[in-house]
This record gives sequence, C-alpha cells and structure tokens, in this order.
Amino acid sequence: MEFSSEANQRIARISAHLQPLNPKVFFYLFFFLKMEESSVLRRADCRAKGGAPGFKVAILGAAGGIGQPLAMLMKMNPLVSVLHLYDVVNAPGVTADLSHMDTGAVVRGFLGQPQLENALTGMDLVIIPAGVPRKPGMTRDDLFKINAGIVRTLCEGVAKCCPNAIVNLISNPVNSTVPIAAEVFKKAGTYDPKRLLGVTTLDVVRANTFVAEVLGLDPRDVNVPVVGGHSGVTILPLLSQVKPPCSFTPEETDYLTNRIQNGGTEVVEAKAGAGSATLSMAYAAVKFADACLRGLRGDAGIVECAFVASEVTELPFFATKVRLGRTGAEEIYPLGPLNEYERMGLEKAKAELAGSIQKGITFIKK
Ligand SMILES: NC(=O)C1=CN([C@@H]2O[C@H](COP(=O)(O)OP(=O)(O)OC[C@H]3O[C@@H](n4cnc5c(N)ncnc54)[C@H](O)[C@@H]3O)[C@@H](O)[C@H]2O)C=CC1
Ligand SMILES: O=C([O-])CC(=O)C(=O)O
Repeated sequence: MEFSSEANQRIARISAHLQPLNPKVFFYLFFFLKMEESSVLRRADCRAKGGAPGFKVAILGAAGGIGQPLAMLMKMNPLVSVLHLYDVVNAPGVTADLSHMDTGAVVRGFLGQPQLENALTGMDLVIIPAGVPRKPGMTRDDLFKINAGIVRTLCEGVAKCCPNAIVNLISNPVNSTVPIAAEVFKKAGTYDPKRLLGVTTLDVVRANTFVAEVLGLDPRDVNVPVVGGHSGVTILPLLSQVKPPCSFTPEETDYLTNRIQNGGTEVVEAKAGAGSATLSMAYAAVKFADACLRGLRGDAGIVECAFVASEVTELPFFATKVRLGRTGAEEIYPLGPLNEYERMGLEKAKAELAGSIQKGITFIKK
C-alpha cells in the first residue's frame, strides 16, 4: 500500500499499531480514518473552488491605487465567495497578501493578458478600475488615448468569457469608456444594456459629504441624486431633490455644485502628481458593487445612481437613479422636477456629454 499525503501517512502510522491486534477492529478503524480524510479533503476542495455560497467577482486593474483597497473591501464582503484579481503587474503579491485575511472569499490572482480569460470565466460581476489616472492640469478626456484601448481589450475578454456578468466600469473618461464597452459588446453580440454600468457613485458620495457639511448633518443621513455624467459640468447634482428635504441659498447652491463637479480635481491637485482619488473611490466602488450584488441576490428596492444606456434624455447614455435587480439596471428613473438652475446645468451637461459619448462610439466603429 502506498502512503503519499500527510493524512495517509497518519493512517499508516496508526495502522502499524493496530495491525497486530484484531483484524476486524483494524478494518473498521482504517475505514473510519479514510472517511475522515476524504471529508477533510472535500471541505478544502470545496473552499478552493469557492464552494461557499456567494457571488464570483473579478477586479481588472486590481494592483492599482483603486484596485488594492477595492480588492481588500471586496474580500471583506460576505456576498462574495470567489474574488479574482487581475492586473498586468503585481497581481500575485496583492493576491498573496489578501489571501491571508480570515474572511470567506477565496482569492485568486491572474497576471497579464494570457491569464485574462481564466480571470473572467464564470464571473457574476466584473469591476474595472484598470487604466491611467490624471495628473494636475489634465482633464479626464486626456486619459482617453491610453484608457480607451485598455477598456476595449478587457471588455472583449468579458464578452468572450462571462457575457452574462454585470460590468461596473470605473476607468476614465467614464463618459466615453461606457460607450466603448457597449460597442465592444454589440460587436460580440453579447450586449445587454442592463448589465453595463458606469460607476458615478463617488459623485454621490462627495455630494452627500459636502451637503451634510453645509447642513450640519451626518452624511449617512443625506442622499443627493447626481445625474448626467462623470466629468466637470456633466456632473449635475440635483440639490432641489436632496433627502432629507432642505433648501439652499444661491451662494450655497453655487458653492456645492462647483465643489461636487470639481471634487476629482481637488484630489488630483492635493496629490500633486501622485494620482487621483483612490481610497474614496474604492469605498464608492464597493458601495456600488455591493448594491449590484444585493440586486443580483433579488433584494428589493436597491436604488443607486449610475451612467447607463438611457432614454431619459435624447442622449444614448445618461446617469440617473436606477433600480438594481437580478438582471442589472432593471428600471431607469426619470430626472424628476428640476429648478431653473438645474435645467440650465442639464443643457450644459448634455452638450458636453454628447461629444464624449460619440468619441467612444467612433473609437470602436472607425
Ligand atoms: N469612475 C470614477 O469615479 C473614478 C475613476 N477613476 C479612474 O480609475 C482608473 C484607475 O485609477 P487608479 O487606480 O488611481 O490608477 P493606478 O495607475 O493606480 O492603477 C491602475 C491599474 O491598472 C492597471 N492596468 C493598466 N493597464 C491594464 C490592463 N491592460 N489590464 C489590466 N490592468 C491594467 C495598472 O497596472 C494599475 O495597477 C483611472 O482611469 C482613473 O481616472 C479614478 C477615480 C474615480
Ligand atoms: O478626477 C479624476 O481624475 C478621478 C475621478 O474620476 C474622480 O476622482 O472623480
């Protein structure tokens, strides 16, 4: 008889003591130890395959400034059973590090293009923060040149390996990368507009924080809808629809609108060349991903703002409140009543958005 594994060697040691005794006792004990070993192995195998109930989530760009804290927070999310971390650099290190956390999700790392397909196969949710961030003096559109191609390649992988996954797209410029992703999925014949969501949660998170400061409230009790897109004037906070209901002076309205629209630039300048928002973005991305997973699970009443395919305006994409469900963005809410200030803001937002959306579409169609 061959004894290879550690468990088998233990059986061999015990057997050696038992064999000279009663053959019947030996047989039953040997049988019991074998059963115990196979159940231990089954449990380990089950965990290694992500057998715990929950969703399978991939992060593409997982070793980056957003990717790392995002991966850590997703590793802590009880709705996640398997977490795939993909990047073109450092994925093994981040994976080894996070895999020591005693939380339920099984973490696996994937490095470089040849491992992209394995990273994506079987995923329920794919979160994409891959790409370069801004430096002071740059607009988000300045990132298009590099990030457009990155998003195209990653979305081709999604179309091939997990066409039914929900996609949370973070890479900037979101106003163009979401249309790029849509065109890639259309080309592959896998496009379902409900499953493609541009992440604008950080705008809402900032709006809640800044409005709470002005009102002297706890930001957790404040909810500000932010519509339009994710860049400059396309970020349109609807201060007339803040919950709890409140009112602002014209000066407060100006201050808050400008601060929310320029929140990203405020961080880029403070970081002085070392990148853009990463920690608040990881927080926002996890807030949004968790909402998507709760929607997938079938929870009722999950509503978040997101940049999605939309008929709310004449533009093909627009950020508004959406209801998240088992199939993604199942309902897209209208803008609701706007005041004069917001109506003017909406026209400015639409004018800029139209060009950014078209730029993304043309990038794939050309
Ligand atoms: N939607 C939003 O609200 C926000 C979006 N962003 C955007 O998120 C993106 C990432 O920002 P950071 O994490 O700060 O940048 P980062 O440079 O720290 O990390 C980006 C990661 O992407 C990886 N990467 C590059 N090419 C890749 C590829 N082809 N496949 C997989 N991974 C690839 C890099 O190796 C790096 O680890 C930027 O485009 C940034 O503008 C940032 C903040 C907020
Ligand atoms: O400003 C940037 O470049 C990053 C970003 O999108 C944000 O912080 O909102």
